[in-house]
Formats: sequence, C-alpha cells, structure tokens
Amino acid sequence: MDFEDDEIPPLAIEITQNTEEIPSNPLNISENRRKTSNDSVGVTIITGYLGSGKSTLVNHILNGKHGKRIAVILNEFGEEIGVERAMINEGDGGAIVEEWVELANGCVCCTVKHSLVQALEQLIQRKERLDHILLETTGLANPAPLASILWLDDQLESAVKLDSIITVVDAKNLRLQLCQHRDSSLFTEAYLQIAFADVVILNKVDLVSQKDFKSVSSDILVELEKEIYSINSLASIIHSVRCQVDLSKLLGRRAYDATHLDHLDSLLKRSLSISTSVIHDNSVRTLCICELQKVDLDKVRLWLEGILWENKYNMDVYRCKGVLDVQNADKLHVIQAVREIYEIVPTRKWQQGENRMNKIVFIGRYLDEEILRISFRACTMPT
Ligand SMILES: Nc1nc2c(ncn2[C@@H]2O[C@H](COP(=O)(O)OP(=O)(O)OP(=O)(O)O)[C@@H](O)[C@H]2O)c(=O)[nH]1
Repeated sequence: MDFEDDEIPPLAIEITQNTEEIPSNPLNISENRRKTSNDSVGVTIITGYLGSGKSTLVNHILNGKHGKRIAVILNEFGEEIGVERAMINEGDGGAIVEEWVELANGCVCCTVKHSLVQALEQLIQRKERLDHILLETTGLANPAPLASILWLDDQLESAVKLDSIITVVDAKNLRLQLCQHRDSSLFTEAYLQIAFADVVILNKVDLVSQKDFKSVSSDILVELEKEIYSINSLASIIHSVRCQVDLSKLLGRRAYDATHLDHLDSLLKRSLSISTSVIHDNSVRTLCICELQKVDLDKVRLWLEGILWENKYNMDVYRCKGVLDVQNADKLHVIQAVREIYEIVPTRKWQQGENRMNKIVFIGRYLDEEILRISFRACTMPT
C-alpha cells in the first residue's frame, strides 16, 4: 500500500483480525529491511485512563514544531472506530501523519497482537519517511503486552524499538480511579498504566489548583505525586495543562536502551530513598535491592527466570530495572524486564573509583524484599 507525496494519505487502514500464528520474531521483516538498533524507529506507547488526555497529547505532539515525521496507531474498540480519528488533528507544517491504523476488536492484548505487528510492518516498509511512531491505547488497556511485543532484544535487530511508555493521568480523578479496586483482588488499569510508565504526565492540573499552577505548589499535586511514586518510583512525573509538555521530554527517551544509563542511575538513587517498610502487601509498589558482592551471571539469569517465568516466590513482577556487577567482567551490566521478557546486557566500563555494586528495582505486587534480597545474594560468588 503506497501513495505518492501529493496524494492524500488514507484516513485509516482497518486491519482485519487474523488467527495465524505470529512468527517468533515478528518485527524482523525482510533482510534488506533489517536495521541496527540505532536506526530503528522509536515507538512511544501513550496510555492513560479514560478521558485523561491521551488524544490531547497526541495532538500536541503532532502539532509541535519538531519537523519529525510521525505516524500514529490508534487502538480502539470496534464501535469507536473513526471517532478517535476524527478527534485528532494532523499537524500543519510540523509532524506529518503518514498513516492511520486503527486496531479493531478490543484492547491491545494477544488477540490484536497480529494486527499490531501488521500495522507496524506496514509503517516500517516506509521507514525512509518516518521518524517516530505513537501508539495510543484505549483507556482500558494494560500496556504490558504491548511493551512486550515492541521491546525486542537488541540482537534481533528489530526495525522498531520501544522508546518509552507515557501514561497520562487526570489530576482531578486519579484518586478515585486508583481507589476503585484498591482493596479487592482486582486491579484497575489505572494502577497498571502507572506501574509500567516511564513518564507520567500529571495532566489537568488546572482543575486541582486554585491559581496559576506554575506559581502554586499545590498540596494536592504533592500528594498525587507521592501516590504515583508509591506505585512506581522509577517514573518521571511532569505536570501539565492540556498536555503542553516540551517534546524533548517525551520523544527519544530511550527508556529501554541499555546504553542510556544516566537516566537509570538517577532513578535508582531515587528508588533507594523510597520506604520499603511494608513487607507483605498486595498493592503495586516499587522496591530496590542492593548487593555489594559480584554476581555470577548464569545464576542471576536462573534467579530472574525463577521469579518471572516460574513465579517461584509468588510475586507479581511487572517491571524490573537495575545494574549488575558481574564476576570477571569489566563492564557494568544492565538488567531490564517487562513482565516475563527480560534482558541483561553489558554496557559501559566501570569507571575507576566508581562504587561497584548490584542494584535492582522491582515494580509489582506481593513483592517481598527479604526473599528477593536473600535469594539474590545466592547469586554472588563465594568469597
Ligand atoms: N481542564 C482541562 N481539560 C483537559 C485537559 N486536558 C484535556 N482536557 C479535556 O479532557 C477531555 C478528554 O481529553 P482527551 O484528550 O480526549 O482524553 P483521552 O484520554 O484521549 O480520552 P479517551 O479516548 O476517552 O480515553 C477533553 O475534553 C479535553 O479537552 C486539561 O489539562 N485541563
């Protein structure tokens, strides 16, 4: 499906559901399309509860003066097809909307995985004309499966690369949304969306501040920030009205790029300062473990696979990030996991005088700090 520059792009490409097996490496399209990780197209997942401001954010990005060519993939429920499309304005002179793809039949989960992969492939075929892809989910979507589809190992030389997950939250209604199922075994999507976020846009602050939000440090906003950090202390929080956020804070964050460490270091520092006093707790939270002794990489892999794949300690780990000091390695290793998918990669060399240690942050439910600490210690080398 191709068209000339002077033709009007199609309004939407509807992708029919297909039950075919998805190839194990679905985004590795033909050989001559293979890209190194550096020139893959970044994909930003935009998630957020119903009405929080996702479309407002997409409009803001498309209308920004960045000169980037941006494609948007919308994920909508069947009856809504076209509604969302109508609410998004293509940027004039800024972003160029190359293609619209609406994923029919429900939220992003395994049932639409194939459609998503197809949509991405179509976009990537036109890679020479594309700088970035925005993927707006429905308000009820859990972003984890999407992140898993997009976040592929560097070695796969994927044509697309997960750049970051941005979650838009409604400052006025967040409390209510989080409270809905706080005490039940059900967890709202609002929790999951925050738990998986790299960036949380705390939007609609005009509705909770009495005066100009820039000059007033509202107690409510401070409380909301605490609430968000208590779920995910790795996220960067940005306040906004109508999602008017500097685009440099949104695109090209490379949150999953193992070589992009500055960000991770500061996040780890912050998470260390978060209280982890509650041991057995079913709320979504962040905790961090530290270990000074070098670790055996094979043991760490087995340990992590036990937690993520075999549910060995009955913990629900959504997200995991950290640095490792590996035995017989002069490079710092970075560990990242989204649900059951994980990678451990060597990055830069440890610097002279640097405080070498292992630090791993977990975000999830039923996290038990002691078990994690003790079981991780078993991965260290005997002294
Ligand atoms: N007061 C105020 N209204 C806002 C702000 N941001 C967005 N809105 C309004 O909130 C409503 C919902 O915004 P959308 O961008 O459509 O939200 P959405 O998350 O895409 O909504 P769904 O697709 O229904 O999940 C619209 O009427 C926006 O104009 C804000 O910062 N302040």
